[in-house]
Amino acid sequence: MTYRFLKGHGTENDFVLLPDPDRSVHGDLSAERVRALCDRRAGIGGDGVLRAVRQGDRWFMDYRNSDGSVSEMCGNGVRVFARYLLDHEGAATPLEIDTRDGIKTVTLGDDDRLTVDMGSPVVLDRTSVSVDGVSHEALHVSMGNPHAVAFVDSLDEAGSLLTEPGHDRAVYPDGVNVEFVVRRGAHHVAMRVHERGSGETRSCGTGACAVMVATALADEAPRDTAYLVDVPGGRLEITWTADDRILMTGPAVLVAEGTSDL
Ligand SMILES: N[C@@H](CCC[C@H](N)C(=O)O)C(=O)O
Repeated sequence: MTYRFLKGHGTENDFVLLPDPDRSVHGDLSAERVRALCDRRAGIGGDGVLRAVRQGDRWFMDYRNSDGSVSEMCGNGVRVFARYLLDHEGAATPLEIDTRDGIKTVTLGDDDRLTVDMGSPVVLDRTSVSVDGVSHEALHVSMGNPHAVAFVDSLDEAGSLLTEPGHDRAVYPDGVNVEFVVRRGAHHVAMRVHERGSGETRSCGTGACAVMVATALADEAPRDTAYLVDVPGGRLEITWTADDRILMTGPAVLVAEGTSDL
C-alpha cells in the first residue's frame, strides 16, 4: 500500500506526518509501523508520528512516540500539525486542533511563528530523578503528559541521556519525560530532555512548558512574564498568563513531502 507522508520539525523535534482524514489509510496504525517510519536508517526518521484525522469540524492529532507508544500531547508536534493544516488543508488561524489532552488553539504570528494555548499546567509534588548514579531533586508537572523538571548547575550533569533517567515508578506508572535545566539569565533558561518513548530529543514543547512553570514558581515571577527556553534545536518563548494558561510560541517547518510503502 502506498500512502502520502510529510516530514516536519519544530525546534528540531522532528515528525513524520501522515494525512489520514477518514482513518482509511492507516487503520489502527500499529506500533510496528510507527517504529518503521521513525527509524532513522531504514525508515523516514523522526521522534514521532503525527497522524492527521478529520473529526467533525476539526482535525485530531493522533500522536505516537518513535517507539510506537501513545502520548496525550506533543507541543512541538501540534505546531507542525497546524502548519500542515494551514499549508495543505486550507485552514486559517485561530485554529482549534483536537488532541488526547483536549482542544488546543493555535495562532499564526506576523513573524510566521505559531503560538499554542497549551492549557493549564498541573503542579504536583517534589520527586527525584537520577542519571549516572547521581540523584537530582525534581518537580512533577503535568502538561497533559508527565514531566519531571530538575535544575542542575551544568547541562553536562544530564550525562549522555542514552538511557532513561531513573525515576519513581509509583509516581510515574506510565513513564515520564525528564528535563534538566540551567539558568541563562533573567527569565531565560536552557534545557535538555529525555523523552518517554523517544529518548533524548533536540526539543520538547510540553517539556519546555513544564520547565517554564517550574522556573516561574522558583522565581516567584508575576503571571504574564515571558520566559525564553533554549533547547538544543532552537528557542521557545513561553508565558504563564494571569488566567492560568500556558502560551508557547515557536517555529514549525515542513521540509519534505512524498509517498511511502513502508
Ligand atoms: N516532543 C513532544 C512530547 C512528545 C510526547 C512525550 N514523549 C510523551 O510520551 O509524553 C513535545 O514537543 O511536547
